[in-house]
Amino acid sequence: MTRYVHRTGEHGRPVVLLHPLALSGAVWDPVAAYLGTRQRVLAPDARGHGKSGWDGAEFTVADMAADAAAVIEEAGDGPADVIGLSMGGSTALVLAATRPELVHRLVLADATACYGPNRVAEWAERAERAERVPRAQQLTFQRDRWFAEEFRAQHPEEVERVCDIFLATDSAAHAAACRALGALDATGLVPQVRAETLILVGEEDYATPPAMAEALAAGIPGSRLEVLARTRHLSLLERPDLWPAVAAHLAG
Ligand SMILES: O=C(O)CC1=CCC(=O)O1
Repeated sequence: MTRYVHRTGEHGRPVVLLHPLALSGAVWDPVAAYLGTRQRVLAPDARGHGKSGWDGAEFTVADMAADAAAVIEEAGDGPADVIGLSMGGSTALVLAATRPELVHRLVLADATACYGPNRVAEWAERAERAERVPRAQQLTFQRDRWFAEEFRAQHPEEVERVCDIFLATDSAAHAAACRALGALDATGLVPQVRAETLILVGEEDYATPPAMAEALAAGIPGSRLEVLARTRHLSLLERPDLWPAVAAHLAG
């Protein structure tokens, strides 16, 4: 299977950026442009997403974590910093817990170890809709989950950029990723994370609400949690003012 990695920057410790459901590594472009002045940024497309290949077989979050581990190993520079947003955050969590030697500093944004007791049925329904409903008709649902109302009004060009990535995503891969999230229960892995971890969550995030971030913070030794006012689900895109603090966490 081919793996596509968006690359920015040439110097410094690698930082791997793991993207949310039904998007691609391209969603990180503004963040990569910022971090790329300091570090070598690697933003892989998950299986079947963006320009990465996929054999059509079911996959798990652990498989995506193994793919991210391969990106770090191929970079050949020792442990990398890892930033995961939403699905990418769940993937980063599993990676950090199971391959601690590969992860230097960790940022988990709008992420969870487990989507709760009804997760299998809920995500099976999301998977079914991902494949059945034309992508353009899924946009309002996704856009409102991703971005706070104020951000949507003030930054329509950024909202459109992310929506375009969603529209281009393969529906079968989107559905398979939904089932992977439904199957995820990494609760038992949380205390195994050893990397210094910054946890971010939007106060208005109803896809992975603050209680999920609080559970991560309670379980990851020494982690730091920030709950972000007037922010919804794609916090690291909604809040460029956070990027210096993220860079400082990675540099610390
Ligand atoms: O529910 C959504 O669409 C938001 C989301 C959940 C996992 C992810 O990556 O995005």
